[in-house]
Amino acid sequence: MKKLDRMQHLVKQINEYNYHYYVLDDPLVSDKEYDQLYDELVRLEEENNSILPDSPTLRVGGEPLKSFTSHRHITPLWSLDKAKTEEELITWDGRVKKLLEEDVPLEYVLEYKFDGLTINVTYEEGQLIQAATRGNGVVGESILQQVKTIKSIPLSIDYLGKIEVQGEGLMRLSVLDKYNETVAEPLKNARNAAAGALRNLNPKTTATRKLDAFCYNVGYIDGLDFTTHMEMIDFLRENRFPVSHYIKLCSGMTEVIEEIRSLKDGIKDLDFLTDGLVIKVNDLNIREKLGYTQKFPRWAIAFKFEAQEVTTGLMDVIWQVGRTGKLTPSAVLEPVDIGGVTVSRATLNNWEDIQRKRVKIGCKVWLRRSNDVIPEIMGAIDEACEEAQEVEKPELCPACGSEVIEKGAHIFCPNSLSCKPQLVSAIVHYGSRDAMDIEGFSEKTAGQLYEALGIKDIADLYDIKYEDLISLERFGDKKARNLLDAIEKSKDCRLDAFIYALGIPNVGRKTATDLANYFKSLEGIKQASYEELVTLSDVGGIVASSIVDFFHDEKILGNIQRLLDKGLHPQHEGGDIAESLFTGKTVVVTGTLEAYNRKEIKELLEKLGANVSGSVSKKTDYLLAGEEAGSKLDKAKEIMASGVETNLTILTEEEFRKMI
Ligand SMILES: NC(=O)c1ccc[n+]([C@@H]2O[C@H](COP(=O)([O-])OP(=O)(O)OC[C@H]3O[C@@H](n4cnc5c(N)ncnc54)[C@H](O)[C@@H]3O)[C@@H](O)[C@H]2O)c1
Ligand SMILES: [Zn+2]
Repeated sequence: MKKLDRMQHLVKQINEYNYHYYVLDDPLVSDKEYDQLYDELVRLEEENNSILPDSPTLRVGGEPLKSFTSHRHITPLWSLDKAKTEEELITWDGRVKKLLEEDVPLEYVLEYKFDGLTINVTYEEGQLIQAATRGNGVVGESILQQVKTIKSIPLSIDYLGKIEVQGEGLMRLSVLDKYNETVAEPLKNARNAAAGALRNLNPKTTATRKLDAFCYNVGYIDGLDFTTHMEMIDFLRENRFPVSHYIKLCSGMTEVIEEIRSLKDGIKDLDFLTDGLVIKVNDLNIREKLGYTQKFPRWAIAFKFEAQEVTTGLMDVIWQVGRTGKLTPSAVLEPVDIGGVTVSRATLNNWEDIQRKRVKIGCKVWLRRSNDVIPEIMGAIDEACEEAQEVEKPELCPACGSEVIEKGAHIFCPNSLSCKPQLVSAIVHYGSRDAMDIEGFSEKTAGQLYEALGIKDIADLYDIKYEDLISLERFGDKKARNLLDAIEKSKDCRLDAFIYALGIPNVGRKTATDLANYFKSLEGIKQASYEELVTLSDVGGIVASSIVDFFHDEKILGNIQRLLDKGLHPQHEGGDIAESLFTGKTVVVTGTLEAYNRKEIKELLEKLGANVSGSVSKKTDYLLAGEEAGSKLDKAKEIMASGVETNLTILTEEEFRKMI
């Protein structure tokens, strides 16, 4: 009886979640939490050998909204069975073979499982005449005008017979980020952003979301028979449907599993949301033999990856002071597992961000982890929450107690003279590798110098004596001498490194180099006018203003003068960088080149204005591959085949020489 109670409870709860997810496009829980409850229900139904009549396990999706015209699909649309482990896949493969009464390896295709909204598009005589949501699988909502805003969906095709094609409408993550930067209320997740846009009664609203789509199935076709899935995909390509670059044909489950292993890491670099992969039997005759359950095809299964999006409780918000005095809010979270990592901190960009996302202490928030950056809070869950406590806007600096000031969306501590975290991070930045490269300059050491030696200003570094250092904890003779040597050595520095080391707001390493190359002397940069600065290719208005303001601050000018008086001698290193095809590009070199050794090619590329990097990613522009190129070349090919947005191009040495 207890089990039945639990089943009833789960059915009610999951149906409620389904309503919020499928009908309102505004889920109350993350997929991870949802899946846990759903799996529990499936287990109880199996154990009890009974299914309640309104169980969500009997149904595909949600009921269509009455406000849309309905569309009856020519052939029904389905949900997908799912596996989370390799063992579950092997069991599934066994089940399929058993059903077929055959024990030969089956051919499977592997595709991404796009996480957006299913769309079903109908063409007749080559024209797009209908588009619908999946709805309950049999009847969906007609969203033709909305789908027409998706530029990648063809309005007409070459094939003239009646045809229904299924795909997923989605919002690219880069598009979502850009969209969220500008709107009053940011969207919490790309899946619901796409679903909400497509099921919006006003197609103009849909258009603002700049959706995209991937098609993966022909549900119905008049006058043509495909024998395999791959053939069907080729047909979709020929008719210019948007099809993912990535699709892999595997022979047998062992190969599928190997492929899954090799894909796992790359999936979070994709520019669209995926919640796993879909594995499908390639042979369409075999599919027919296998058929369907109430809810899904027996010939396909989704392999779900660990969620990159979860919900968790926000316990507190603390404010941290950075080098420029900016106060950044950091969220203290109830520890939660996300993509295999336990997370207890996340960024909230600034005060305005907290307001826009409407997060409150004591309530639940959506958390997303993309790439390997610190997880970001996407928004609050729209659910009444009793312990809700507004995040308070700081009035005093949490580090030094000064009254804070507001500049735009940000809050600053103006006490740049004695606010410890500001000074410590300024010193750490000054000594960092890309700046003055003073070895042995950790945050801890900088803190020690501040606390024990009263170093309040970068110029004070050059007054440190051996006796001072040796008296500090963890400082022996060698460490003290090394640090002093490194400080002394830094007096003879490159102009670009020095400019970067000064920590001008909004001036990163690249801009510092551009400034040094253009003005060639510290004096030149100091005198630069706004008008002249904005003529530099990567310098916009904000950066130019930051530079001008910085060099008009009396206190800063005084500090720079003090540094020069201590014997600092920033020099521009001759050799103008030529404008070339490689200027500003990120280049990776691999394998053996005929005409250059490693050092020579690096120098040449830098002279051509390239940033030379050691590892290949989607951000790489060129991979220069010599003889016997190994894993980096493989990685590059993988990235190019994966469908991520990238400019990556592979060059042979000969091609490279032609380009320079
Ligand atoms: N958070 C919530 O409250 C909540 C509520 C309901 C459902 N969900 C999530 O949705 C899942 C079940 O939803 P479902 O039945 O809509 O979808 P599903 O996970 O069963 O997958 C079926 C869908 O996958 C899509 N798909 C993407 N790429 C595909 C490809 N290459 N080939 C075939 N299909 C592809 C299709 O649109 C298809 O309709 C749950 O496991 C859960 O994670 C969450
Ligand atoms: Zn302060």
